Amino acid sequence: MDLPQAFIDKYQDLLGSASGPFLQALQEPGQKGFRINPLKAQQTPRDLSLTKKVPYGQWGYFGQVAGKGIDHLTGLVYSQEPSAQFVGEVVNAKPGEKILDLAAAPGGKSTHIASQLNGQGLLWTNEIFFARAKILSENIERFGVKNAIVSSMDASDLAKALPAYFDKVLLDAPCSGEGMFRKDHDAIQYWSAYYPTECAMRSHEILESAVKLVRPGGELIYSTCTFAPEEDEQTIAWLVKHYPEFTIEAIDRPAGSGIQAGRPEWADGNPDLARTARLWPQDLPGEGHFVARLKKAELAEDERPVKAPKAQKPSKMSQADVTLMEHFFQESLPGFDLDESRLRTFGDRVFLLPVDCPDLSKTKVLRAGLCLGTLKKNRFEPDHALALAVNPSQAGKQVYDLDAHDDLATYIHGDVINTKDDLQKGFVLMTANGNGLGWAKFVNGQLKNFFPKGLRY
Ligand SMILES: C[S@@+](CC[C@H](N)C(=O)[O-])C[C@H]1O[C@@H](n2cnc3c(N)ncnc32)[C@H](O)[C@@H]1O
Repeated sequence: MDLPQAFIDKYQDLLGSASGPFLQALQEPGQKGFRINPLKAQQTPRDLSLTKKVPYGQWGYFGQVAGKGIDHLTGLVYSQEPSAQFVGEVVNAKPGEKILDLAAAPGGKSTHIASQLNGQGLLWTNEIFFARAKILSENIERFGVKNAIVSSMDASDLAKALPAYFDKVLLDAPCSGEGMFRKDHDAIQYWSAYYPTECAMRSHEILESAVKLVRPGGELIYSTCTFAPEEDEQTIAWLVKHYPEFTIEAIDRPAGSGIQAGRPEWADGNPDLARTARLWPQDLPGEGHFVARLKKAELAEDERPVKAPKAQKPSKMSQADVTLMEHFFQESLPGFDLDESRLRTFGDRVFLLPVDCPDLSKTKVLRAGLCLGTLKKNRFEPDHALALAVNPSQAGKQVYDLDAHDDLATYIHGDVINTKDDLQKGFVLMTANGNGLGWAKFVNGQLKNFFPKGLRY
């Protein structure tokens, strides 16, 4: 790999004798990783081995996920290089918290946060570019997340809609991507000596909104996949100077993980910058990241408490539509707890809103909780998202084990399956490796295929 001379000079200057191993590491192949999804009923992958664990976090392993493999299609794994997995560990979401992932596509950190929340609380995951937000939404769907709102908004609009709303806000900033050089050689083409400064200015702009979104006493987590001090320590130095209500908190760096402290001398010398974390590719098996954790001061007693935002109202659905849905759930998902007070329609699609769903009227949302399905004329058709979010035990007898019947390839291809199984007329949950993969409709000895056309092969 040909690194720009200005890049080499810069890091020789910053790192001195340590620059040799750093520049050498960038020439070596990186290690792939993935995380297991604890939201799934069955958590042993079919094709991936769980022998080599990433040294931090509960769910991370080394190995390469096959994009069309069953572990990926059922949402049992999320491909994420090891150093990126540390960011979620620093977020450390607790079930019940309200978390915002501000720059979230394609969803590596968001799916990690969803694992930590374990269905309780709210994950608001946002991506400014709509095309990328759609990919984020698909990944949230495959992961089987029920309590996420996916939006595509500018950070300043989000700050107007939900001021001081979140317990924790993650900004995994769009950056100069020096930590991507090994994985993505195009990242080198974008790079110039001035590029980190440009990216830092964009980070400052997004942070001006991010600080408003954190509740008093809440946390802001800032991360990049670049080594550039302009975007890392210097940006955090800028932040605490302009927003003194934020203090830099220590990050626990597990012994033996190879994670290093941030470098105060590369910014304004503020010793608290040593509380940030740097992941260097010469010190650990990963591409490289920077992470900082900041706490916003609590409000003083005489300060006015922030007004609680309005809650999202459910939709008033017609009795006929509710009956259609109830019929589907009784027949095909009898074990699913359908809380009718949280149903919200968007056109003909019905969503089960997260328990803590704020008013969505000033937001641009692609997914509001779990998409249950679509109301068609005189019938309810379950959504693919529902198949990925349920535990197969909730489907009672309306389950078809594709492995046991040796029908997996037929189903993924989109073909009809003939069966003599004792199934009731109606929708059947199709499972692979113990987890939901999609729907089929059983009529006259045939399972009609509802696997999404875009996923078939
Ligand atoms: C480092 S990536 C996020 C990766 C993601 N957190 C993950 O783990 O999969 C940064 C994201 O910021 C988005 N972005 C670019 N410009 C932005 C802006 N001005 N405001 C907010 N997000 C922006 C990019 O499109 C990109 O998806």
